Amino acid sequence: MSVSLRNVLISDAVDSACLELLQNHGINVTCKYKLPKDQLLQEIKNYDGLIVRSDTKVTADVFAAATSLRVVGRAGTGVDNIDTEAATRKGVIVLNTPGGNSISACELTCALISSLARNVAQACQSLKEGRWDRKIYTGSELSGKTLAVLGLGRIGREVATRMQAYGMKTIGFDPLVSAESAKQFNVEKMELEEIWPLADYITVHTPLIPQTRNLINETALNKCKHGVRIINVARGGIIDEAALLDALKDGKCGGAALDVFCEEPPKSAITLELIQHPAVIVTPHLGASTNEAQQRVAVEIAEQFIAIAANCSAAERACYTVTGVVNAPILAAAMVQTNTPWISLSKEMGKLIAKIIQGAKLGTYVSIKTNGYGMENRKFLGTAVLVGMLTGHTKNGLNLINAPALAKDAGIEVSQSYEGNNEVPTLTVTVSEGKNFSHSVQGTVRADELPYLLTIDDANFGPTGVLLSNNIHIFQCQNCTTNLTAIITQLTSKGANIINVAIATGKNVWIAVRTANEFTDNISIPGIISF
Ligand SMILES: NC(=O)C1=CN([C@@H]2O[C@H](COP(=O)(O)OP(=O)(O)OC[C@H]3O[C@@H](n4cnc5c(N)ncnc54)[C@H](O)[C@@H]3O)[C@@H](O)[C@H]2O)C=CC1
Ligand SMILES: O=C(O)C(=O)COP(=O)(O)O
Repeated sequence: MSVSLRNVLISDAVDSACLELLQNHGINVTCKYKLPKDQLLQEIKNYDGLIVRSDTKVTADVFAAATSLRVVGRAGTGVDNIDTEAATRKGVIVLNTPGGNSISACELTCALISSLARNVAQACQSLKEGRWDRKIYTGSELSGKTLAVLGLGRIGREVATRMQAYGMKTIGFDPLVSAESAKQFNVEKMELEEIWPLADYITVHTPLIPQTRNLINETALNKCKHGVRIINVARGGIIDEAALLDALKDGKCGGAALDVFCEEPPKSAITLELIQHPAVIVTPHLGASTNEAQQRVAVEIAEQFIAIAANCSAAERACYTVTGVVNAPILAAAMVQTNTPWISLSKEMGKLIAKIIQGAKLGTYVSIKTNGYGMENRKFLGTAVLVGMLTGHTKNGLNLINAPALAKDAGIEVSQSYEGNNEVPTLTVTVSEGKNFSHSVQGTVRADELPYLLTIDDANFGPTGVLLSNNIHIFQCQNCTTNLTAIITQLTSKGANIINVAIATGKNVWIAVRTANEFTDNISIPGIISF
């Protein structure tokens, strides 16, 4: 899948490597940083691509105001500043650069852990202010202490392995990482309730999602060791700032290192008090701020834009891959060449079945079945079927990204399944509405990589099937012979150049006529339905 990307706005301080790479591929780039919200809402109308870091908040009203926006790129990891649900509904792709800044975020975390242990920041400040306070800044060794890592993804595991070199015991929690795989990087996986009383240091490396908001809260802090130290280089909001401040005040928490805050730059009284607390060391969201990480994420986001830019040549696009699709798993599948004809088939089948049932009616139930060798991992074809079904029935902007959401809005219920018992790979779409009707179409992609229609309802077009192309015209009638003559006579009299006729007989007779020329005139013959 590719989209038009002619004008791109970069609204945060992304390394100039991004701008250069895009411009070298003929994409116009405008850099406007720190745009006030009302200006962004105006400005966004002029662009089909937007690139941000964490400063720009790409909220639902930005998507509502955007008339031609197709892609939002995050030159970084966390996408909590982008309303990905609003993006999906609008059919806008969200991309990020996972991994591009992991090492930098990890190294800052490790620096903060050791600074906490040895009061580096406080001692530095004291000496700069003219004091020679050796005694009050006595620290503690990291060796032999227990570090709990919450979130064992890219950054969490890098932090764990580096802190093991200091002699720390590493334990951790992540709902998606098994004990066996945690063991491979020497982290003992435990439940949170086991972790709280054991940890000397707790560092968080999860995304900010509903499940991780206030992960470290008053209840958790009360279960921790006296003097526990907390580090957050992930996202403000994962730690309850008010609870942390209280725990610091009564000594339950012995120190905290924070790179990120609930609001950035911080304004609330609680956050400001937290920042000023003598046992707290802070940095202004610097986790990804290294030359190396910024260069990497800038290049990675530009490369992904080029990989999907329809206005770049196929050869240019083929140089790069899309590695960070956040909101549209189908996009990655659609980029694989062998899937392309199947996606075309699915769209054509969706269009045809929508015509047969005269539009995607509210409450329609759609069952999509893939069958045969190689079809087990092609569940994404269901989305392409929905694009076909909804074509012409929804407002503008229908695509592979928002089709499931728009289908849901239209009351269409979708089920998908795979059956492995057929040698020929096929896709079957059945649409039913209670007892009112049930229709189905089945198709395949042949070795020529073209889509073919095999059956409509109980009528079979034979093993060859009918090539589904723009110039195929389908008719339904009760009997074949007289109707076929009437159809051919009328088509020819209206200028259609017929090259092929296929007939499938079941409860009804289905006639598929292929013309050499594009032919859009209505055919009106009593007793014959034309699709
Ligand atoms: N301060 C900074 O400048 C930077 C901050 N970050 C932040 O760090 C976060 C982590 O980044 P990566 O490691 O690259 O992400 P990742 O996606 O590789 O790892 C996140 C891990 O958190 C786990 N997780 C999800 N819910 C959890 C829960 N309830 N409890 C425990 N673990 C849970 C996931 O299963 C996953 O393994 C990002 O989401 C981003 O917000 C990333 C880069 C720079
Ligand atoms: O990549 C991330 O998740 C970060 O937090 C980095 O944010 P930044 O790009 O430095 O504003």
